[in-house]
Amino acid sequence: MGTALLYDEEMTKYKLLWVDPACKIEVPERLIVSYEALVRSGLSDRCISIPAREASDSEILLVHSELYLEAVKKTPYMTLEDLKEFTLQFGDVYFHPNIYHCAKLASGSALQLVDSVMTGKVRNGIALVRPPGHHSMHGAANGFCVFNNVAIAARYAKQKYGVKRVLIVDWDIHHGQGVQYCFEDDPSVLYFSWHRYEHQNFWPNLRESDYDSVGKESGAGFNINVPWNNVGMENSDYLSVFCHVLLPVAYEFCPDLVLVCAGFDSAIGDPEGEMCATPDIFAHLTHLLMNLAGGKLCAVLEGGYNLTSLAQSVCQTVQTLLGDPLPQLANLRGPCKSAVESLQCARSAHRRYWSFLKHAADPPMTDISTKHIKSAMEEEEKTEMAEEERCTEGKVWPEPPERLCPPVCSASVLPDDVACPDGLKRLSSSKDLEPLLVSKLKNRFRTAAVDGDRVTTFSRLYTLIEKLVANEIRNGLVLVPDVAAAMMCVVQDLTSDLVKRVLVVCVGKEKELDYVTTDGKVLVVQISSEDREEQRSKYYIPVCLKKGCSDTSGFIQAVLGLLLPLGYEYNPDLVLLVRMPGSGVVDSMWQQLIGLLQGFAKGHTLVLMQVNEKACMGSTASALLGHPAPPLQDLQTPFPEDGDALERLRERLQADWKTLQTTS
Ligand SMILES: COCC(O)(O)CCCCCNCCCN
Ligand SMILES: [Zn+2]
Repeated sequence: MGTALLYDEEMTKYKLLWVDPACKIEVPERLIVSYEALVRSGLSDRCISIPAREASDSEILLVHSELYLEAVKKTPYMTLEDLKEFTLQFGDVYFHPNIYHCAKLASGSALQLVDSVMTGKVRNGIALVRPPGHHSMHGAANGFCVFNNVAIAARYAKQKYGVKRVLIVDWDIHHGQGVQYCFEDDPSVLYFSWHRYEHQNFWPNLRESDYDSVGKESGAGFNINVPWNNVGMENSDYLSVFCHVLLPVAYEFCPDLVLVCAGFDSAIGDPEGEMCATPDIFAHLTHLLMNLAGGKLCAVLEGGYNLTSLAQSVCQTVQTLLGDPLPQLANLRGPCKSAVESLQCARSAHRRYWSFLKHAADPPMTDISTKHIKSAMEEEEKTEMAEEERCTEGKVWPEPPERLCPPVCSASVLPDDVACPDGLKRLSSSKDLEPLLVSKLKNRFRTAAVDGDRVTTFSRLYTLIEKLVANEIRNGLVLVPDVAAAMMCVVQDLTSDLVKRVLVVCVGKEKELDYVTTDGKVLVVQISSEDREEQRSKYYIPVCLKKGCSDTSGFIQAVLGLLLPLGYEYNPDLVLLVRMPGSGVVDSMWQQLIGLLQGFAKGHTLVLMQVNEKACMGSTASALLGHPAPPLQDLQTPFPEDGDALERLRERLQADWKTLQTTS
């Protein structure tokens, strides 16, 4: 299924008609440059174009009051003076004779997107709209917003499609207080927002934007705020919050639909955000949400004021929605101190509500929420600082790397008598192995003559790896007689001169896996029921699950809170996913793992399975081909000893691996 794109140039036909420094950044060009970038890059042609429509009164009244709607209805007939007068009652927003029309189109576009996804016409999609929505409230416009597009879409999805649980992820750099107010007592809508806060010194300067606003009454636990108390946050900070706060809760919440308040003022160069995360981060943020809700994801544009980073970020988001390979994120260096404080506070505020956060640490000693009483002097100094010093237009960043789709998505190397799963391209050709390599294999297998078909298998395997590295193939599935031996061979012989860093994810207990590396060329993360305390080193990380890999709750917790951060920091060029026989891993969990691992190494994942497990080939192939993994249904509370062990493991490893840091 495809990706929907909603855009209507009518929504560019309103602008600020008077002088207002607070509003001058919200210009029609924001939408124009975003759409034009999609056209120029050829991405718009690959999307399914869905027409915008006006939201009806009853749809708008899902969130807003009649009084407010009736008032806004009058604005098209107002004189300039009346519009100015009308605007004064709201904050940081402006009206225009055509803005009511555009606001209905913006909300209607979000609803069209929900229809397209919920009816299965498309898998996911994005609506490029203005005016944005997440600040507008029941009876008021605010922060450039007139109707709360995403809040209306959430209520609409529940009413029309009986959606039980909606996850709203707000990566805009401002707090969508309008969304928070709408759903704070509603356990069926989980609202997550990070936002520039600076201890309440940044707009909209609300006490309730802090991490301790967790929701009210039955909605307690379903509102997650992560305040950024410093500017300059980078890719590592964003990924840490996703891995250690949002994703564990999102997987436990198990939404039927994901809505994204896709504001790109959280990107580098934006005058509002003043952050340093690069546009390609949105490729990964989107990817990390795409295996939730069976892939049903609707992104709706919110903010974004640097026309260059906005356009690039929109393209990165759309390219991921289309299923293209992800860019490798360069030099991640772990979250900064302030980010760790914020994520620690958010985790501790929510540990009583989410079993996946149960073992989160106490809040940091310096309770950051009381720091907002900053010395007035300090505040004045900052504002006095010359505008150009603070403004981020001077920022430069590299063009996001090209994300080329290999001609072949998924290849397979199988014994001749095993049928190739649909969609996979069987690799049978292979040039003879270099004599050197054959001799390596011989002494590896310590058999006089490495029997014929083993050499054939390994020569095909070697060819497959060469093609992965050459980006001729994205990923591959290999069935071998002995998966442990094959793993050793791949790691020690077949990749040494082809790949710089191999991430080995070993699922299930191993037989003779006594392979520990120290040079960093290989990072082994092993998830099994075996407790290999003694073996642990920086590059060999055994994760022990008391009940083994069949315990999906423990498994996903280890993947989100340990494997993903490690993988991002290690930044491999190849991922080797080894399924040990008898691992007991549940099929949906196996597919989720394959889906999530595609975020690394441009999607170059090599799956090694034992011939006698060929029954799992179908679901493995489906995941390798990029089909969304099935949701992990009714996750139990992870076993306390596992949750505890994971926290201890993270604490022990965080000296070597910064992205594992969850406490300051
Ligand atoms: C949902 O709208 C997108 C948005 O969150 O970006 C709106 C931000 C309003 C920011 C208003 N303060 C401007 C003060 C001057 N620097
Ligand atoms: Zn914003």
